[in-house]
Amino acid sequence: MSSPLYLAIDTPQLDSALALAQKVRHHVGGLKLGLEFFCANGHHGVHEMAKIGLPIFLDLKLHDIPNTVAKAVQALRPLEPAILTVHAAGGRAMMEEAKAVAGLNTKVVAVTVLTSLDAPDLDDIGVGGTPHDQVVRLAALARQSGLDGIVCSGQEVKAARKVWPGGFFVVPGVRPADGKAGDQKRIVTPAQAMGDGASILVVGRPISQSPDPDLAARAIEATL
Ligand SMILES: O=c1ccn([C@@H]2O[C@H](COP(=O)(O)O)[C@@H](O)[C@H]2O)c(=O)[nH]1
Repeated sequence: MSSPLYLAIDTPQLDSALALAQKVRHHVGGLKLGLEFFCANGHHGVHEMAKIGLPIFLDLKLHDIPNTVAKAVQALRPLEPAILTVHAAGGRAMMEEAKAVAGLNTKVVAVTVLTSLDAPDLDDIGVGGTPHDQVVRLAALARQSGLDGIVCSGQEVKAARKVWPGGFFVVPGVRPADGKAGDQKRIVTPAQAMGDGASILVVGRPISQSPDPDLAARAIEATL
């Protein structure tokens, strides 16, 4: 069975991204490419990373009017990503249209509440209630919109899985027990996230900034 651990590759440099992926490829289940990588390297960069032979997760967090997002998803179709993200806050029609035009082998998942936000941050942007309540609300909306799953923190994944038992749950904001949170505010350990129902874990800096990324990936895997 493939590892649930996906490595977040957050660099605009293709050569560094390839070198990092080569180091850890035997101990991760997939590669997550974000906006920074995609803006710098586009389709060519994704093709190069795909040559490593691991599933590609395109984390572009699309969020716009339905027509614009649908056209963007169509433009990404030739890349055949295993997973693609949109923002649940884009609403039902946007999510429905994104799913309708995505390739059959692409899971479209909705970002609910970024793991870098806490309750006061939600209050600042006019969202009342807790991250937990907002995640559960948006999980239900993503499900009704026909998506495959959501992105949420490990602090909410148990509750989200309860309302969507068959959903695909992507959990970033994961830190080993002694890991630095950095800009992440809702963190849990890899073992807790998996125990509470995550389908896959997204880990970036605890691996990419380690002096030995492969060792760091293996150490995380060993805790699962
Ligand atoms: O809510 C979210 C959604 C996406 N991310 C992405 O995951 C990684 C996490 O990187 P770390 O270095 O392990 O913090 C990063 O690419 C984010 O864009 C997230 O953190 N939270």
